[in-house]
Amino acid sequence: MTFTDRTTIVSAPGKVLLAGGYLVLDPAFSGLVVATDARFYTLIRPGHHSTTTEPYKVVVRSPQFNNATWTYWITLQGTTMDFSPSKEDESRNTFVELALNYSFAMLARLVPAETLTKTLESGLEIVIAGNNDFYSQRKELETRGLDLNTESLTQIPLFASTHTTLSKVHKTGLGSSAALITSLVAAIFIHFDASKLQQDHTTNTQFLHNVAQFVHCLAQGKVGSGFDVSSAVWGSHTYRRFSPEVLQSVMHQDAIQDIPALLKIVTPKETAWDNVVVPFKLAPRLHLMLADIDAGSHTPTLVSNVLKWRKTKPEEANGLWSRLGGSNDKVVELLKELDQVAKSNIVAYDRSIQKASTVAASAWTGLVNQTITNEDTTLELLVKIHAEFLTVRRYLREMSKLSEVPVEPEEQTRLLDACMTVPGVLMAGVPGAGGFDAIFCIVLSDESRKGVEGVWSGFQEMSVGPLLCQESVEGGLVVELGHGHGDNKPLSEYTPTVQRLLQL
Ligand SMILES: Nc1ncnc2c1ncn2[C@@H]1O[C@H](COP(=O)(O)OP(=O)(O)OP(=O)(O)O)[C@@H](O)[C@H]1O
Ligand SMILES: C[C@@](O)(CCOP(=O)(O)O)CC(=O)O
Repeated sequence: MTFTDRTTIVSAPGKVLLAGGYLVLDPAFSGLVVATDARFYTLIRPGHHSTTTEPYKVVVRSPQFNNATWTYWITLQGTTMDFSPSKEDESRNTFVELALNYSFAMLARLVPAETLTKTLESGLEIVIAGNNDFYSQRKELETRGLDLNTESLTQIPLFASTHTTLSKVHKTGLGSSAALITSLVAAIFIHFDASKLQQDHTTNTQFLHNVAQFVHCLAQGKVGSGFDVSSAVWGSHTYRRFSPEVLQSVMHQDAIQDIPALLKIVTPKETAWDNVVVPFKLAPRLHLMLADIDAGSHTPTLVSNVLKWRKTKPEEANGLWSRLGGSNDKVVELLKELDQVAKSNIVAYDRSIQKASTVAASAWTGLVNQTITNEDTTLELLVKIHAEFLTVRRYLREMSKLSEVPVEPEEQTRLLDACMTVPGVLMAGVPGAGGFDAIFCIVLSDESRKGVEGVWSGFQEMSVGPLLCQESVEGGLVVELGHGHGDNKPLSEYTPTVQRLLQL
């Protein structure tokens, strides 16, 4: 057996909700979610358990958290499966536990018993690791005596220790739990050859999405909008949520008692899910930058307060919802138009982007007027996108004021405005639920990127921690290893990330 025989590695991206926070909870509105090239990885391989008799041992490890380990025991009983966490574990991991329990219970109904026993016979080892960007690296930088900047971050090795526990870690808002659950569920189904049981590729992917969405909702104890799991599966897109009623009947711990009923709900040809996913791609030369602010807001509190206000002042809120929804849609439409313009004449497009990247967005109108023919579509679109996104921000500040919830707090406004003075910054905003958690910028050149980094490192009011990731090029779920994906190659032929994962 070679090093990679019977090893599966699946990854799923992190996310940034650029537009549509709060609104996306309502199926009448949609949100723009961009997947990041920071990814979460699940590796599954045979364990070292010598006994081939039941119960089978499944060990899950998280090397970034002092090698936190959770052990589970599995016994097969016909089409059912008994699953129990080890009593000796210091702590439980609800997200991981629910993903395993439900995935294995479904597998017991979906795949032949021989496949299950053969795959489980020496137990399983599961390794979970997220790109460094998912967790604040402040402690690691401090340990190395490095300043908080991009240059220092590039010196940290892959999957660095967080120097803390899962319950205390400072997360950066990229959606670690959604990317984790999605990669874990998909890796299990792929490892047991059960990821192709639906009619075709599209329904297989929708099935994995439905299972991940269910597990994530159950672990979070509520049915959220689900855009994070959706982008972990499909990458960047405009997202319209599924009706929460689809999952209502299984949102309790007893759902494990009736797996056939659950399978009916997650199987696309039995239950029609009404989520709408329209793929999205940033136009060429537009790049996403992210920073985590070390002042953290508690997202569930922000959400519950905004929704409380919407309930008490429906007229006020609904008016704002439709104006903001309209503006969000307009931003998406204009960004798509820009991508089309790039496709139709990339040379002219590149020239205009180059021009725009040397001045601040507020001066772009002047550039349009200077063009000889007055018909530079790229510049005109940049001007419109910039203006429309400022409108989005104005509505978010109106929401903050009316609901008394700091969606775009004044400190963030000052930081975003400072970013917007840098030449070649198309937009700067608070992602998702907003608050003090994070900011994003869309920039047109490396020079603009450096300018923004300068603003961040010099900002005195708050500690702004740059992330290294940008928009994803790979999209959603990726099978990095396993089932015909380059098995048996020498270790040196794998990507550095896969090599590192195999050694964790
Ligand atoms: N590396 C990991 N190993 C094991 N479990 C993890 C890991 N990272 C995250 N988790 C699981 O995800 C949970 C965190 O989920 P939670 O919903 O609180 O965060 P989140 O909203 O996804 O955070 P963020 O968007 O900031 O990344 C942890 O309690 C743990 O169960
Ligand atoms: C406020 C909300 O719309 C977005 C929250 O996004 P984030 O976790 O802040 O990226 C909630 C949701 O969509 O589930």
